Amino acid sequence: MYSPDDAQRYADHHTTPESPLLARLNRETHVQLLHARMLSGHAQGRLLSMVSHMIRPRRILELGTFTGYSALCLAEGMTADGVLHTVEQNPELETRIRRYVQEAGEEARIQLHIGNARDIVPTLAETWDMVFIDADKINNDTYYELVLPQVRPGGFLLIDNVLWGGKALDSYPIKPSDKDTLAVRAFNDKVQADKRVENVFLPLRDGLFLVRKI
Ligand SMILES: C[S@@+](CC[C@H](N)C(=O)[O-])C[C@H]1O[C@@H](n2cnc3c(N)ncnc32)[C@H](O)[C@@H]1O
Repeated sequence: MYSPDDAQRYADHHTTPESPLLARLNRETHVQLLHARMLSGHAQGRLLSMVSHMIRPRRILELGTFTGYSALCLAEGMTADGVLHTVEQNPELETRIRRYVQEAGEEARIQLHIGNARDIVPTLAETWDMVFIDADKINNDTYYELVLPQVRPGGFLLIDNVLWGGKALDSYPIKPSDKDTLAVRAFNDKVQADKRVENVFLPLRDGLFLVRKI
């Protein structure tokens, strides 16, 4: 009997494999870190790379670097003179991120900022072609409103984990105290009603919002 898991496995087997470097970072993250499933992983990583190749951005902003996997994927599609700014609040991740960015030969094009996205973003005087929001989900709306004015008309935002393990669906029973899920639901509904953007909700992995600023 056909199942969504079978479909995902089939899709993975028909998606270009990760580079050896990304495969090593993926493995190392899973072996050495807690919450390794936060890492985008093979299929989503290839999608981020593919979308970036389609857009050919010169300026990318990422909120939530973790071990740097998605930053390396997004950087693949940037123009040669492109720069990706990525913000991570956990200083314990810095050494590993910088090591992999260096191994990828991307030190000149990937700029890591250690700190809270809310503090860092206003200091970056850039116009973004592409933004990947993948930090603390309860603050999706804060980051969205913070960055949207800095996104060029026709630019793109991608927001991760918008299915939130299925809890985003109104039919999923949650506790009234589950503030994260309530925030994810409210944010998703807001984007759907937002006349400033067009959006497509992809049920890939944990859900990925593709948003284009009009
Ligand atoms: C889901 S993980 C990011 C995964 C990564 N983008 C990837 O796909 O491999 C979320 C990361 O956001 C970081 N984070 C959470 N709140 C943050 C904030 N306010 N500012 C910056 N980073 C934050 C966390 O420390 C964590 O490393």
